Amino acid sequence: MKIAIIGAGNLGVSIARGILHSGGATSMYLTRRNLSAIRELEAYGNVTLTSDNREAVAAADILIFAVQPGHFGPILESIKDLLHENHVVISTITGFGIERIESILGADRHIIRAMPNTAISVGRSMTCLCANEKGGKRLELASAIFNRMGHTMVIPENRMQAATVICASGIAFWMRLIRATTQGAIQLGFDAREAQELAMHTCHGAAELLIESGSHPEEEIDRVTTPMGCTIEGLNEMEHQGLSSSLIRGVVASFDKISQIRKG
Ligand SMILES: NC(=O)C1=CN([C@@H]2O[C@H](COP(=O)(O)OP(=O)(O)OC[C@H]3O[C@@H](n4cnc5c(N)ncnc54)[C@H](OP(=O)(O)O)[C@@H]3O)[C@@H](O)[C@H]2O)C=CC1
Ligand SMILES: O=C(O)[C@@H]1CCC=N1
Repeated sequence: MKIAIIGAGNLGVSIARGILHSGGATSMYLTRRNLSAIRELEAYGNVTLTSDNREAVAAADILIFAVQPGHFGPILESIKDLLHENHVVISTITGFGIERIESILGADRHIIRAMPNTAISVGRSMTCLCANEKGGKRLELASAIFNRMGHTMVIPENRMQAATVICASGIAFWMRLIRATTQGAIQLGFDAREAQELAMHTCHGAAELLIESGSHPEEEIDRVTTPMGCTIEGLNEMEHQGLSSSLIRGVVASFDKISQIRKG
C-alpha cells in the first residue's frame, strides 16, 4: 500500500508513526514545507519526505490530508489534476465537509473523512469514518487501515462534528482529567512520577473494564462505592462542584466552535 500524508504536523506525524509501527504501508510519502521538523522519520527506510505535494500524490494511492482547514482547499486545487480512479482521498480536516471537497475534486472521486486522535501513534485511536457515495466502496479499505491503529466506527457525515469533539478533542479532555488526578495524588503524598503512573493506569483500567465487560459506567461505580464510604464521598463532592456538568458544557462549547470554523 502506497500512502501519502499531506501535512505532516501533529496529527500527520502521529498517523505516520501509527502506520509505520503497524507495518501498514509498503511506502510512505510525508509532506510539509518545513521538512527539518520531521527529518528523524527518514530513519524508516520506506519513508520519503518532500515539500512537493504533487510528487507525493503522484507516487501514492491512499492520500491522507492533515493540514489546517484554511490550507486544505488550495492544496486540493493544486493536486486535483493528478487524481485518478485508484486514488482514495482521506481527509482528517475539521469542519470541511464532503460536499465542499466534492465541489473541488468532483463527486466522481473516492472521498473519505476520517476523524482519528493522536493516540493513533501508539495504535490506540478511536477513529470515526464516513464517505461520499463513490468512497463508500473504499470504506472497508479505510477501516482496515485505521483498525490496525485502534478502533473504528463508520458514522453518517452529520455526526462527524460531534465525533471530532468526543474522539479527536476528547483525548485532550481525558489528559486533563489524568493531570488533575495526578495533582491530587501529589497533594496526598506521592511524588510526581508515581502520581502520574497511578492516574494513567487507573484510567486505562477503567476504560478496559468497560470495553471488556460491556457494563454501563454506573454499574461499575456501584461496585466501588461502599455505603458511607470514601468513594461516594469523593464522587458527590465532585458533582457538587459540577464535574459532569462542566464536562458536558465543555463538549458542547467545543462542538459550537467547530460550527464557527466551518463558516470561517
Ligand atoms: N491535532 C489533532 O489531534 C487533530 C487534528 N485534526 C485536524 O487535522 C488537521 C491538522 O491538525 P494538526 O496536525 O494539529 O495541525 P498542524 O499545524 O500540527 O499540522 C499541519 C501541517 O500542515 C503543514 N502544511 C501547511 N501547509 C502545507 C502545504 N501547503 N503542503 C503540505 N503541508 C503543509 C504544516 O507544516 P509546514 O508549515 O512545515 O508546511 C503543518 O505541519 C487539522 O485540519 C485539524 O483540524 C483532526 C483530528 C485530530
Ligand atoms: O483543536 C482542533 O481544532 C483540532 C480538531 C480536533 C483536534 N484538534
